[in-house]
Amino acid sequence: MLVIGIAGGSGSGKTTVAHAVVNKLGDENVALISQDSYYADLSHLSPEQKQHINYDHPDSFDNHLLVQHLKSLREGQPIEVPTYDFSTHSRTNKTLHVPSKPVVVIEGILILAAPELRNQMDIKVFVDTDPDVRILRRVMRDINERGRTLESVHEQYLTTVKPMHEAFVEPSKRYADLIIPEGGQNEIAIDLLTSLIERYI
Ligand SMILES: Nc1ncnc2c1ncn2[C@@H]1O[C@H](COP(=O)(O)OP(=O)(O)O)[C@@H](O)[C@H]1O
Ligand SMILES: Nc1ccn([C@@H]2O[C@H](COP(=O)(O)O)[C@@H](O)[C@H]2O)c(=O)n1
Repeated sequence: MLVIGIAGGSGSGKTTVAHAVVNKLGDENVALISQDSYYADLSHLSPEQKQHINYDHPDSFDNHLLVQHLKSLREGQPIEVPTYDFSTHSRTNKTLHVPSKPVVVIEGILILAAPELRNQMDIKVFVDTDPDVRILRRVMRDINERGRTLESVHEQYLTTVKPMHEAFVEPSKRYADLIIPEGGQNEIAIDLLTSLIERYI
């Protein structure tokens, strides 16, 4: 099994690149896992408390479960991926059944910041997009898809997203084998990445 990690700041285009890879290689060959699905379960907290959590710190994720899941996939076992609801900041009671496939793509803001995850990866990618473009995309997406207000996106960006990006996400770029500028529209980089993966499958 080949494991590809796709990291990058929020709104950089990681998910778009990951979907482009799956589309080119076929979903019979590639399992796609988002680190967002492994946000720690905070159902014991009140809605008010959940709004003020730092979701951009490495400790916000249950990486232990993600590593266990990668090991299961490597052994040919299917996994049950948690599903996460951004509008309530909670895990739902549903899971997604993911069978083992020849290639696994994991995408997430902090997957290269965690050594236990990096050690599982064969190819490490960082999607590098300017902060102004990322925040504009995030504003649109968080309001349209994640149940947020402009004020909440503004406050969260300045209090946690930006400082954590600078402290943890950006420095993790040094671990990347491949840096993709501008993400999802970079056809040449996506073709190069898929050709590289095809050599292994
Ligand atoms: N190259 C692009 N041009 C315009 N919009 C884009 C581009 N890449 C991604 N987007 C949009 O920006 C938002 C964030 O992209 P996404 O791939 O989900 O980023 P990430 O997973 O890094 O947060 C989405 O709404 C997506 O449709
Ligand atoms: N309850 C939550 C959990 C996470 N976030 C934000 O999601 C961002 C990561 O997702 P991307 O798809 O943008 O990579 C991260 O920056 C968290 O701030 C949230 O807002 N609420």
